Amino acid sequence: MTSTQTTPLRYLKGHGTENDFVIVPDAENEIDLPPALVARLCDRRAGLGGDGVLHVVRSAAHPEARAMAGEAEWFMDYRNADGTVAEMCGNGVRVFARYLEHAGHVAAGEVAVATRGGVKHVHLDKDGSVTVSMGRAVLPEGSVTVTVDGRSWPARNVNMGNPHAVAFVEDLAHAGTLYDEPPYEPAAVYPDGVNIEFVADRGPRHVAMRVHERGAAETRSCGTGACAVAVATARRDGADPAETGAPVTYTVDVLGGTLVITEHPDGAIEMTGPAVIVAEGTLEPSWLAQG
Ligand SMILES: N[C@H](CCC[C@H](N)C(=O)O)C(=O)O
Repeated sequence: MTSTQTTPLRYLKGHGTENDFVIVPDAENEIDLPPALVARLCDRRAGLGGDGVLHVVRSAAHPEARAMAGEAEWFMDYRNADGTVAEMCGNGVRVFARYLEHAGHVAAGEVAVATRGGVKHVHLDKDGSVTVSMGRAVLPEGSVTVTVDGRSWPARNVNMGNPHAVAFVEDLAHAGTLYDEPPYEPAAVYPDGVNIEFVADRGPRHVAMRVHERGAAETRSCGTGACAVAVATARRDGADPAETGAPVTYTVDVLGGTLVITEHPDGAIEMTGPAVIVAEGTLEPSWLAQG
């Protein structure tokens, strides 16, 4: 969206467990989305409000997705609320698939979505839930410590295409306000920043989490974060599917709802949760021109 844009531009709003997004349809990749404009779009007072932007582009029209065009027609060009680019967004890819269905681009309940974290296969179920094949977690060696209000916890380093640090706490209130990013050591472990999750037990194979998201601050939910939490918890519980030979499923309560994560013995991870299109509209040229 260039500041010289003269015609109103279409957008939609959607959310997945209240992780909310501004959706910008742009099949031919003609809309310029500089970080400052993304931040304005995500501003909850002066803009539309959102934890991020889902830029909807045909894979063949985007240099970062062209190689995936044969497998996935559409590319989720994900941007965080601060305008930074992220490799993957789990709640976002469910909402992205829901948008493709809403726009009539998806015939059956299955769709492949190209992302910077690779192609993700998505199933839109008739019951309204959406299941994403999230790929496999990578668990780099080395420990990380996160600190809040003078208390520190060891955190598990889990990569879901994007980086996560997962800390187990007695009570989610111990994560404090999460207004600011909790300090972590050694900082060098995450040269491009990190999403930090705090996890408390709720019962057998049932946890609750809060998250400070890279590029967004505390959000009501983080899909890749919930996967990182399920993977870290399975290792804590001695339920690593690669060792037990059996898939393991965790229910992960987030502030905005519940996600269900299953990890299989081959490492494949599936996430199931809701995805809602809330509204659609047009951006006023005068708002865009404010720059
Ligand atoms: N803030 C994340 C991207 C969004 C992840 C989250 N919204 C999700 O649902 O996975 C990052 O910079 O890696």
